[in-house]
Amino acid sequence: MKICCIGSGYVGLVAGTCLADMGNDVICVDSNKGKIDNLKKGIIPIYEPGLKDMLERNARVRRITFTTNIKDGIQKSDVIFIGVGTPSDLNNCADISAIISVAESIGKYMNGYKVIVNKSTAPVGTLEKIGKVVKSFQKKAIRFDLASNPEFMREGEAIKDFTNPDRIVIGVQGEKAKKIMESIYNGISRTDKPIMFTDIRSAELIKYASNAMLATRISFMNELAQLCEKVGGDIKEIAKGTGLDSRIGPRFLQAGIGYGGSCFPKDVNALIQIMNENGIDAKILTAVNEVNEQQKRSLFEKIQILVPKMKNKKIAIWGLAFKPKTDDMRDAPSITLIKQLQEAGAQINAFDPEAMDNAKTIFRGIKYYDDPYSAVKNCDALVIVTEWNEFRDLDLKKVKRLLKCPNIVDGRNIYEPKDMKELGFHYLCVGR
Ligand SMILES: NC(=O)C1=CN([C@@H]2O[C@H](COP(=O)(O)OP(=O)(O)OC[C@H]3O[C@@H](n4cnc5c(N)ncnc54)[C@H](O)[C@@H]3O)[C@@H](O)[C@H]2O)C=CC1
Ligand SMILES: O=C(O)[C@H]1O[C@H](OP(=O)(O)OP(=O)(O)OC[C@H]2O[C@@H](n3ccc(=O)[nH]c3=O)[C@H](O)[C@@H]2O)[C@H](O)[C@@H](O)[C@@H]1O
Repeated sequence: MKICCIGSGYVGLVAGTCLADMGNDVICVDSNKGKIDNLKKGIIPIYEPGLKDMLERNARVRRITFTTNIKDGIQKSDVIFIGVGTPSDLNNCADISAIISVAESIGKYMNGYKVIVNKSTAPVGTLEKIGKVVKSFQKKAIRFDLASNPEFMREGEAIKDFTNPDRIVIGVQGEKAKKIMESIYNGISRTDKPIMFTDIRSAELIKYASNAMLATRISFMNELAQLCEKVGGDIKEIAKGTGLDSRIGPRFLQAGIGYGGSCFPKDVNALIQIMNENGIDAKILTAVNEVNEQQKRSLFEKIQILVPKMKNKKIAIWGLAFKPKTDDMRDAPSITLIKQLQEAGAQINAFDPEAMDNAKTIFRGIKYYDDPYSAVKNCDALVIVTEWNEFRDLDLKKVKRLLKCPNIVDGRNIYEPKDMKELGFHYLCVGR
């Protein structure tokens, strides 16, 4: 199949690379010339495990190519995937202007039947808008079909999630487009996990429902963690004990410093706005949001317990990315925390295995270190913000020797409070 992926960010690039690996001819289009120039040279703009190898393998045989020329991408393809960004606008609604601009180009340049597939997360009704825009920009009437194919990949696990998904959801009308979509995903849909074909509006809503449900679980556990801190009980045991109920399941029950990233915060907000626009008071999701904001700020309050006068104190931060195995800093809880610490006059020493280059474009006045030990030297406290695996097995005796004061605030519950006490740390974590 000849496929064009418009938008070569996390979703477009990973999807395009996997689709090429599955044997399709893929053209990745992006309006960012620097990104495309780099991709042509094999320089990948994001850190995503496994992506570089897979991309190189397919680029070598030209099963995947890169261009800024959207006309060329559209005209040479039978199926067009849209994977451009849909960031929050000033009212916290999803800004779909990039999708609309792509739809205009598709209408202008299409030269034969195409299936136009939206993969970007966008409000219910967006696919219909895409259809109208495409039609209105066509010079002569050319048939096309539309599909909504929301993406559920997680950063850090994106290749695995794309090639071995829990489900593939496709909202589509018409047998021809359905067959084409089926043939694209044939290689990865399995009898136990078939493609779920549904109506277009349901597909659009399944995406928001999924992210909002996961965010709700996290906020619920974070609120329970606050209760544990008042009345006792260990939130990790509570997550385990409730997660053992097969109706609940164990995943996405980890209390911490609040969810971040480019999607949960924006998608929860967008769904609240969609509900409001339709006269529904989004009580649950408004609370999910509020608990998350509170949780992001709570780490600073814990640091203050151990370091009451913050001015000119040195605080080490391990982990800046919004979660491990990514260099993505979008809406990372570290941003809220570092802002609070800097406002209180603290100096920050930071280490993250992958996100420091991106962090440098966000923060001012931070010192970055090449390894976790150098970052803690002479610091008044160490704060764990992202649970990179390498932080779990470090020499904590060495960490204690290097710190000026043996204070650790663990926002991700990676250590056992009992062990930390035995090692002589003043250790605060979340809900334990
Ligand atoms: N990041 C993730 O893991 C996931 C993201 N999504 C959704 O997928 C969509 C894309 O997200 P990301 O890939 O993270 O965004 P991104 O910001 O990494 O990539 C978007 C790309 O689109 C390009 N672009 C913007 N306007 C364009 C235009 N008119 N023509 C051509 N290229 C254009 C940008 O230059 C950028 O490279 C969003 O709606 C997001 O909510 C869904 C699932 C997972
Ligand atoms: O729409 C999207 O962009 C994607 O959003 C999330 O993926 P992602 O943002 O990459 O990362 P997650 O692993 O879901 O983590 C999101 C945030 O929740 C936090 N989290 C996660 C799990 C948990 O138990 N507790 C918790 O605090 C993480 O630390 C992180 O800040 C979803 O998991 C994907 O299915 C979806 O495709």
